[in-house]
Amino acid sequence: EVDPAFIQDPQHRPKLSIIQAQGIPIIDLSPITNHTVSDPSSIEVLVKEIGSACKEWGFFQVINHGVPLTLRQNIEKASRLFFAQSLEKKKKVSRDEMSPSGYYDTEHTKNVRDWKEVFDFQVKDPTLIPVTADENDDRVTHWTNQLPQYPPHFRVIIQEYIQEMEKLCFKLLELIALSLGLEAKRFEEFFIEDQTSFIRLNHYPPCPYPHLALGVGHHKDPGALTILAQDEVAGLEVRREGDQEWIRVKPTPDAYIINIGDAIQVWSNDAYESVNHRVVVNSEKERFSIPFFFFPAHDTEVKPLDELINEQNPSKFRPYKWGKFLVHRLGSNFKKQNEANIQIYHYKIA
Ligand SMILES: O=C(O)CCC(=O)C(=O)O
Ligand SMILES: [Fe+2]
Repeated sequence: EVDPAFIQDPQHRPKLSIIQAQGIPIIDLSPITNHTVSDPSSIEVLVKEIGSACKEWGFFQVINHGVPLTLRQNIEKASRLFFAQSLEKKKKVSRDEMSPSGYYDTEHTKNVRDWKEVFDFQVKDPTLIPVTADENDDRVTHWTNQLPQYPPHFRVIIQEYIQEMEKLCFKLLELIALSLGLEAKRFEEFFIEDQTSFIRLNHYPPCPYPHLALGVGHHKDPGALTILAQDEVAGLEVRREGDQEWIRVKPTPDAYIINIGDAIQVWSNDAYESVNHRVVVNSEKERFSIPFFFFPAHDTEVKPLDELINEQNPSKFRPYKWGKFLVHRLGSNFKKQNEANIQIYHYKIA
């Protein structure tokens, strides 16, 4: 029996034939990670590559990124061990509306249930966050992490990996800033003292009706950057500019998939766009992925940067407080709602 909560509207159901196309660009980060190569001209070339990838796709993969492979293998193994436990064990660290980090298997994207189970872990423990999405409510609360008993050393494994993700995010933000003609460290202030970033372990079990359901429904990531580790089972699809086709991202061993989120779109005043993506499931193989969501501090005011607006190119967005946006968004993850959830186009200046 097909559970109707998972069924996508007909226009969102995936075609199971895969489009073989020139995929998202693969970018070699050795000019910034290998100190014997770092001459200024190779960095300039790299900045140009990043700029074009952000403009044309909003997505790219990186190799020679400097993240030790063992740390990735450790977290991938821990993720498999965690999800292989009984539902009862996993539910001991269930997240809820009050403490949204932990285990969850009923997330909704665009009000349809996703065919997946997740475990979320905040980078900052505690993470400061507004109590409500109401702009007039100044109260701040905090989220704390839940730690499963199993597998052993879970905290250390996650924390070692998170440190590397943060380092890579700061490097990528520098390259993105340079590609927009900004000072390299222009974005740092939004993250350096505080942030709301988190890491997610995703498990997509085999699905008996992959033509009707999705692992994650189409969406754009709301923050600054996402660094995704996907395993060898493909499923991530990116909406291509122009013809709007869904393009499958072919797994590249030890590469990371990077995509820019809504906050960069707003900061860049639409120079770069946050791109729609989704996850297709299949009836035979389970799939694991690990996104790291790089999110600014809750009190960050997100608005087009002064350097990027002028009379010819006025600001395209009204400012919004990141934490309020996030809390508003979160409400819609927990239940099917009648209204569509908040998106950055709601802040667009017509
Ligand atoms: O699992 C994936 O490949 C991507 C997941 C994703 O887009 C998300 O969790 O935001
Ligand atoms: Fe995503």
